[in-house]
Amino acid sequence: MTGSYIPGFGNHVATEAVPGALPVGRNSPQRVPFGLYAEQLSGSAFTAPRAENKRSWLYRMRPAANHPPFKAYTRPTGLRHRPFDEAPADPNRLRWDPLPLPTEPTDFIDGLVSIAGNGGVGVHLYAANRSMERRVFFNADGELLIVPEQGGLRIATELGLVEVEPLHIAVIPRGVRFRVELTGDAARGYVCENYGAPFRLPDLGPIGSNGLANPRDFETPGAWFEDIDEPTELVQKFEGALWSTTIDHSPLDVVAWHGNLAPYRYDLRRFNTIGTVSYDHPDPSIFTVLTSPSEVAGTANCDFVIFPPRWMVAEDTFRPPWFHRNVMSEYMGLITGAYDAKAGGFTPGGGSLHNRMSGHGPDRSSYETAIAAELKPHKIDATMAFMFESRSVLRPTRFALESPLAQLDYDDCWSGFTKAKLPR
Ligand SMILES: O=C(O)Cc1cc(O)ccc1O
Ligand SMILES: [Fe+2]
Repeated sequence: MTGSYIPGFGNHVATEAVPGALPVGRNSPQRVPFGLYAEQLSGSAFTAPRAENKRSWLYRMRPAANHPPFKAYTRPTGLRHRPFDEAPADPNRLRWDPLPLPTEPTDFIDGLVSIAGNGGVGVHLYAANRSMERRVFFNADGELLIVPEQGGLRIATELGLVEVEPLHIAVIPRGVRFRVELTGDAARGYVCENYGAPFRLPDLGPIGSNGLANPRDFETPGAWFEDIDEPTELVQKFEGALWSTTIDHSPLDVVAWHGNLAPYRYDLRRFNTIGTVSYDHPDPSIFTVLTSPSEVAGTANCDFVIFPPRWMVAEDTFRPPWFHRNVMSEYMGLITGAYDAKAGGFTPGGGSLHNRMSGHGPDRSSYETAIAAELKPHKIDATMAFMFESRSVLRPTRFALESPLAQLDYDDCWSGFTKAKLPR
């Protein structure tokens, strides 16, 4: 079965999978239609300002409260949690090869491994070759931004079906229960776990009222449910640890809901990419899809930024990303194609980390190609890189530092530059 979707970002929606299931005119009537149970899911404090307030009312076949105690999850996990202090914060530029696909049966939960993080975000990878079977997950610690790189996912959530392929993203709010099914043999990708303010669209300033990721292109699922009376494992991530319990039914039994707290998906190919039509290369903030603001204006807990196909037309300009050092810390991944600052070594499924104030930019061969290029209009095509950019240092996990995926020779890509020659 495929899902139905409601267009628009962050809207208040009302949706029912069975006609008449959604109470009319009140949230909590004395008796809910069909004997459903009303439950409020709060994603913000009750008293958060209206513009920040997020909650949905769910009408379900059994209360979510109906479960035995959670016990510590016994399978090994590669997931780590803030403050990500198992290894020293590393000031080095780091880069990794893609995670290999698993050879043992591995689902989305067991296929997660953490790369880096700070107090505001966790950066994880997943590689799976199985759908989650008779188990459902939720994350009490943060919102999940899922960036598939390989393989489609059918994410069955309490609020509806979210289907994504590479070049889509999915966002699952904190606490929402979901099961990740693979639509092919294997799936791999990236996850940004956001402990901070929920992702929202960035302000557009002088760009005006249209552009970048347009609100209408975000899609929220319509109500969908399953009526399955079979034992189902419910796994949660809570303050960094996984916990598990078993209930006698599928918790994906929400028949109707209304509100503005819901998962959503977005096709990155819909991004309205804006860049220079004269000279110089704008700051990459021009490519921001979603932002999780901090309490400091313009200084994000996390920006999700993409580098989509685009025309390069700048005159008398070094067109690839320039050399720079940044107070913000940058984790980059590649969904498809090649990245214009890195001719080699950065492959789809791989990643790089350029932490606070570390010098980085084009590798030597990309630099030399760019200064020699004839500056005619050029289309950067068939590519999609992305960045999770955070105001706090992203501390690599021990796995990130010690895994054979780490490219120990990464610094070499910036060696051997010819020294500038000053006039005598
Ligand atoms: O490659 C990077 O590091 C990301 C990046 C891209 C860009 O176009 C300008 C600056 C920047 O940090
Ligand atoms: Fe950068």
